[in-house]
Amino acid sequence: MIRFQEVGKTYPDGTIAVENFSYEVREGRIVALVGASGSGKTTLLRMVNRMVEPTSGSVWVDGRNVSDVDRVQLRRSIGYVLQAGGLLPHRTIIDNVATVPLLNGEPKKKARRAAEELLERVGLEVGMGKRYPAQLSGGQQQRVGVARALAADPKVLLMDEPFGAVDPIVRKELQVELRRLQAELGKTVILVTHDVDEAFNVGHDVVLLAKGGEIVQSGTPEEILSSPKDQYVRQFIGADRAERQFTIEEINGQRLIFDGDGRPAGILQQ
Ligand SMILES: Nc1ncnc2c1ncn2[C@@H]1O[C@H](COP(=O)(O)OP(=O)(O)OP(=O)(O)O)[C@@H](O)[C@H]1O
Repeated sequence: MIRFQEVGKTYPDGTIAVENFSYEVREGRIVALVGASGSGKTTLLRMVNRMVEPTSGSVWVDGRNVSDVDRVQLRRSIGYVLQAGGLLPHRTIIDNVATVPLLNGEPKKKARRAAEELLERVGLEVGMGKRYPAQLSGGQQQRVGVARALAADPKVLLMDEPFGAVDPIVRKELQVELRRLQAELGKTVILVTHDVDEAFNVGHDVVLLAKGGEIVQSGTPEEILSSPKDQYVRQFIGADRAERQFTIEEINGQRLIFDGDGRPAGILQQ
């Protein structure tokens, strides 16, 4: 449903951010792009909604080359979640969530009612809608960011380090909630992260990138964890650390991860 076809991006100053990247994101999946800083993750993500134009190749969403779609229309039809929520500070939470539907011409009352429902969906109380972003915790702001991205009911959600600014416990909670929400709503999600644990926790598929957007390995978390392709991947995913010598077993219909000492280390969500 989202297809990167031999895309490349060389920025005007000559920096080659992405050289020749091809990948297909299947509908209704969460794909995590993970890699070191500067490997081209954000550049790739932004090519989907034309915040970055490729200098070679093409990106296709639902069978349409995005370069043929009006930029404003495209951006409003694709949800985008940024680190720290990217909320408008002088607007209330409810108005932040309702921004795109209002821009799309929805009547104010209807847009606000839909925004309230979305707040509940992402686990916030409706009463919070009256507050301003600065009156919310980092984790709450992130939830609002997700609600806002969902407001126009997009089929595709792009998330750039969405949980980068929150503490590890809240981060874990938000990761679990994202999986729940995605299962409920069936969106196709591309998530950019430099945190390999996050990629494995959240992604149905994981794409491990090196400089220039080179795909080092891609596959399900199980595939990568159980057979890292080479020493680089082993190092990147920490497979040499005892706690990362994972095995995966299915117990009572759930896939559990066990670490090198045989302790359960987590659950892979369906
Ligand atoms: N507007 C720009 N002009 C010039 N070079 C850029 C621009 N944006 C990004 N780059 C360069 O392109 C390369 C890839 O950047 P990108 O932001 O896509 O990587 P990333 O993997 O998302 O990195 P990070 O994890 O640090 O956000 C980097 O070397 C970066 O410095």
